[in-house]
Amino acid sequence: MRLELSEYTPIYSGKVRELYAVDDEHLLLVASDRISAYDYILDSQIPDKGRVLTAMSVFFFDALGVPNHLAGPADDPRIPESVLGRALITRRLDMVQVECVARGYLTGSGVKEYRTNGQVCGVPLPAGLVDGSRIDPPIFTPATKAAVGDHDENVSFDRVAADVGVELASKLRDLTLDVYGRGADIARERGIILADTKFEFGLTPDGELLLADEVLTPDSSRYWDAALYEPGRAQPSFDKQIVRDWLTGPDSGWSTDSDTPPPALPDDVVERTRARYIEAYERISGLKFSDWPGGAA
Ligand SMILES: Nc1ncnc(-c2cnn(Cc3cccc(F)c3)c2)c1Cl
Repeated sequence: MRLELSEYTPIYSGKVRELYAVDDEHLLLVASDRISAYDYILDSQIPDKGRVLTAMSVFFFDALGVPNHLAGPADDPRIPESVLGRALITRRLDMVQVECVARGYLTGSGVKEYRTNGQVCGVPLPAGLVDGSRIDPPIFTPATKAAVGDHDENVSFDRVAADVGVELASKLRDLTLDVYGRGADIARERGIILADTKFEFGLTPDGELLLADEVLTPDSSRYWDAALYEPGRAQPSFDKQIVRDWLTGPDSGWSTDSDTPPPALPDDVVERTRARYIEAYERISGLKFSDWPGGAA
């Protein structure tokens, strides 16, 4: 008999995820169906988004074989029925306070920083790069976690080394670039560009470094359709562009310079976005989403 979610102690609530204590050594990491756009959490939810992103993390944890925080299967008996398929039992770790970002393409805060001084996080890049340019080999561009509602601050490797020690900083960089590189290779073979990603790591009581949090999901990474890739402009998001285009299009009655929150999404925008998440998962994993636990009872 599964416990109810209310029987676990909530310890953190993020924009689209929650964290609960299961016992002293284990957590329940819950992914919601909430979606954010233009720094707003939208009123509309995307059915099955939480389950798809959970399935993607589990696929990559398994496929990449990196020591990680998972402490049970997707149908672990400790997972409440109400969140089955969009929650995982994990080991409770001492989280390293570094946002470990890998970039294989120049965009977002990276292209902004590059335009000011030709480098990102202290890493010099070739001249003449544009938004969307490939960065090969990929670079480690860490950030410090921002306060709620703020954007993370890009920092140099030397700053990370000063904060956590050069040995741990070097391990974080090497693991980040290795896991991103192999994940991006898997995605690229299936026509999807993983432009960049953010990992979080944690330490076990005996000092083992484990990959934690979510891994290579569209919420922690930028997913682009390789068929539409064209450096020199902002690339369309594989999963969020339908929402972004409707919100900034003529039918929403809203724009990014509105000082009101975005309106609810039409049903067809919700459904097409749900389909994009499922498509990304099925193309990358080669698995059927219908085989994943939980879903319509
Ligand atoms: N294995 C772990 N041990 C200790 N702490 C964490 C941890 C803390 N914070 N986060 C980010 C987050 C993940 C999900 C839902 C949220 F609300 C927030 C993850 C983890 Cl994953």
